[in-house]
Parts: sequence; C-alpha cells; structure tokens
Amino acid sequence: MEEEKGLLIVLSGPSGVGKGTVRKAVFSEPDVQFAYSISATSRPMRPGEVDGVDYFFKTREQFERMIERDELLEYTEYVGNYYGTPVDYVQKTLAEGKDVFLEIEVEGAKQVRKKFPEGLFIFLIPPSLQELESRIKLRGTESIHLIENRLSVAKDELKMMGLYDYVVENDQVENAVQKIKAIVTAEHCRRSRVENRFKKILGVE
Ligand SMILES: Nc1nc2c(ncn2[C@@H]2O[C@H](COP(=O)(O)OP(=O)(O)O)[C@@H](O)[C@H]2O)c(=O)[nH]1
Ligand SMILES: Nc1ncnc2c1ncn2[C@@H]1O[C@H](COP(=O)(O)OP(=O)(O)O)[C@@H](O)[C@H]1O
Repeated sequence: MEEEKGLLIVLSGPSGVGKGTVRKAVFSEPDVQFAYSISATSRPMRPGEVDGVDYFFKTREQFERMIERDELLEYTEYVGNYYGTPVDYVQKTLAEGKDVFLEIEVEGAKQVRKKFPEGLFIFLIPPSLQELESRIKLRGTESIHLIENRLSVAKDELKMMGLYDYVVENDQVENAVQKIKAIVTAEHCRRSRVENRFKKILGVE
C-alpha cells in the first residue's frame, strides 16, 4: 500500500499584505495540526526572536553552503538577505503523513510550485492597494523611498495571483485564518474522494 502523505500548504502574497501576521494567527488556533517549516535566513535576529523557533539564523557564508549542498527546497534574496526552506524537514514530515505549512514570499513560492506541483498554494491579497500601502507604512521599518519601492514590487507580485489554487483576502486576520482552515479541510476531502474513486475503479485498496 502506498504511504500516506501530508499536504504541503504554501501561503504567499505581496510584501506587507500580512503573511507573517496571518501565519502566527493560524498557528495559535487550538485545532490546527500543521507542522510549521522554520526557514533559514541570513538576516540579523530581531529582539525577541529565538534561533530555531522564528528562523534558523545563518551567516551569509553558512547560507551559501546550504545552497551548494542542495539543502534548500527554495531560496531567494529578499531586501538584501537570504531566506530559504530546509528541504529535509519538509520531506520527512510529509512522509510521516503530516501537513507542512510554508509562509514564504512569491519568488520562493514559484520555485516550490515547480518542485511540488501537487502542493496547495494560497495567495493572500489586501482589500485594496491603499490598504496595502498603509500596512507597509504601519510596519514602520522602511523610509519613504523604500516604501514606494516596496509598493511597486508588491504591484508586480500581485500579478502572480493566477499561479495559485486559492486567493484569500486579508481584510480581518480572523477571517483570513478561518478561510485558510476551510480551504485545507475541503482540499483534504476532495483529494481523498478522488483517491478512493480511482482505487475503486482500479480495484486496489
Ligand atoms: N522565499 C522565502 N521567503 C521567506 C522564507 N521565510 C520567510 N520568507 C519571507 O521573507 C519576507 C521577510 O520576512 P521577515 O524578515 O521575517 O520580515 P517581515 O517582512 O517583517 O515579515 C516575508 O515576506 C516572508 O514571508 C523562506 O524560507 N523562503
Ligand atoms: N488584516 C489586517 N488588518 C490590518 N492590519 C494588518 C492585517 N494583517 C496584517 N496587518 C498589519 O500589516 C503589517 C504587515 O504585516 P506582515 O505580517 O508583516 O506582512 P508580510 O509578512 O506579508 O510582509 C503589520 O503591521 C501587520 O500588523
């Protein structure tokens, strides 16, 4: 019998849309059983962050060694720092039958789509461009010049929406969380129905 495999769930979307915020809210739900894939990054640790919990913090040299050794499912350079998904954890956890959740930017998600076309790709969108701009400003980490740059990058990123299986509007964090949970549940049902149908047709269990 074929081994049961978990679902690879990829949450992505433009910079500042609220990916990190929504992901944290998903994982604070008591009934959520997804395994979170902790990314590696070369960006400096922020106050309050913990190595091995928020990220695996690496030097640029260490990160480049991970790239050379093919230890990453995907990686990208974002605002001057590397970010990537360690492949071992993802493969091992999916093989155990658990769902794995990635929260990554759009370039990385594109790479994952090529390697894992059977993954579940969810794109988070803002209620409007004005709201996206105000969220980027609210974060307060960028200068005016950088904010304009971020916004124009975000507009390009929004065009990638068509590559995803589902689009979720992040109007209220709680709404986005409930929609994501409902999508995953529905996807599990759909996949097991399809699988059972073919097993019946082929006479295999
Ligand atoms: N491609 C890719 N992007 C990642 C990964 N981990 C985090 N990101 C994205 O990197 C961006 C920057 O993250 P971070 O430095 O934590 O800052 P934030 O902008 O405050 O969320 C966010 O868009 C994350 O979704 C990863 O493993 N791969
Ligand atoms: N639904 C929402 N309504 C209002 N503000 C939000 C919402 N989701 C996220 N934010 C705020 O928008 C800013 C960007 O969110 P963040 O999670 O850092 O985005 P991303 O990870 O996509 O770059 C943060 O200040 C966050 O508190």
